[in-house]
Amino acid sequence: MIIGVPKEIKNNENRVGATPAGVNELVRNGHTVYVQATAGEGSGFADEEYANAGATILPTIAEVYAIAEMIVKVKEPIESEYSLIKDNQLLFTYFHFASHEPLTKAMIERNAVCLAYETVERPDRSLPLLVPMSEVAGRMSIQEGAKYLEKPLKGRGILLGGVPGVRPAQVLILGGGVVGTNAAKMAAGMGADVTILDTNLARLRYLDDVLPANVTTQMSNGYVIRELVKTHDLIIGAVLIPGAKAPNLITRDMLKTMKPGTVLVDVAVDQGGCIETCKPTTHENPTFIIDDVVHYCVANMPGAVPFTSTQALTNATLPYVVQVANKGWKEACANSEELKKGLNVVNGKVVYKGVAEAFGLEYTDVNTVL
Ligand SMILES: NC(=O)C1=CN([C@@H]2O[C@H](COP(=O)(O)OP(=O)(O)OC[C@H]3O[C@@H](n4cnc5c(N)ncnc54)[C@H](O)[C@@H]3O)[C@@H](O)[C@H]2O)C=CC1
Ligand SMILES: CC(=O)C(=O)O
Ligand SMILES: [Mg+2]
Repeated sequence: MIIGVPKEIKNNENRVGATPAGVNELVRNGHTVYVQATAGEGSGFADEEYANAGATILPTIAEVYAIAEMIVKVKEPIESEYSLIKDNQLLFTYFHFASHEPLTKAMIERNAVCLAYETVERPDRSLPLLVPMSEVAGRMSIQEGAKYLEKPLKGRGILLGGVPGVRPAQVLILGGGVVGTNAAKMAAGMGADVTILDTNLARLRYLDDVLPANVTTQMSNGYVIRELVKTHDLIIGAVLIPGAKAPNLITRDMLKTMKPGTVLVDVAVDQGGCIETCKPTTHENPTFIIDDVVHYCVANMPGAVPFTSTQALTNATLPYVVQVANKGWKEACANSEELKKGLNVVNGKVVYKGVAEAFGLEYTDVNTVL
């Protein structure tokens, strides 16, 4: 198969869809790989390393899209890329369709085949291609939250871990999945007083077993959230309903009940966010303030730590990319329930229920396109 790796063009997105090691693995499987010049620069990989691994370097993004049967990247295509997508071209990347109607419509119109990292799903319901970036974003959410709690950045001016004689900050985490657990570990390690909520009691039991004593677990419901937001300094949004728009757990009216300088980090913003007032922001301009509450809603958090994220991402994606390249998307998806769940939009049809429901579009059973 002919595979193309373009340079990411989303704001401050420094990751890249494949490392030189990943390219080499594809080449050793008999595939041809084209990498856009400087695509790996932000992640610490020079063009020369890709060339030594067996890739051909192309100067422009248009040339990469024009030649490739499969595009392997990180983030969803942005508007300037839409017209580069060819009829029937396979795109393997994060899409987060349910939060982005124009993207969904554009991919339908381009007749693309969209295999979404975030909905590839194992039989145990885990999301193997989301996990590594959720680990990064979960850990980062506390680093960013601690920073924006500083007074010059409009936060409350509270130190996460406190000091002897002064109480630490209170951290509230909505959702105890991968993002939430990694956030809890970091916040607890820094000495904060942490509360983590989930609707899954079995998950809360597990978290209670593995997390340290400065983390309290609590069942998630509207009543509890409304009370807890009044006292917590840093609130992390980390819920997920796979493939669907995130539920609004913190509503606009609750902001007035929070302490001035409270920081909200809505990691779930890529699925539409779980805080009503959250709108996607960029690394260039990551925060905005409503009712004295700082909102951090960067939709590609791991893009800021590309040395870590690119390697973590391709550690997880490469085996799937190789499968798809070796068999072609139809056979690979027909033979793998995991990969089949990754199909969202195929040749003009929406084949993922959560996406069709989000926009009232017609849903087509994925098996009919295989
Ligand atoms: N902004 C960014 O850069 C990034 C965003 N993400 C996003 O973070 C979100 C979370 O991802 P993961 O932790 O991997 O998902 P996950 O599936 O591991 O965890 C989600 C958790 O939310 C819980 N949940 C669902 N409804 C809830 C409710 N009403 N109250 C409390 N908990 C509830 C679930 O039971 C589950 O434990 C996703 O939207 C993901 O796309 C992930 C990586 C980077
Ligand atoms: C998961 C995701 O959206 C990201 O890593 O950017
Ligand atoms: Mg607490």
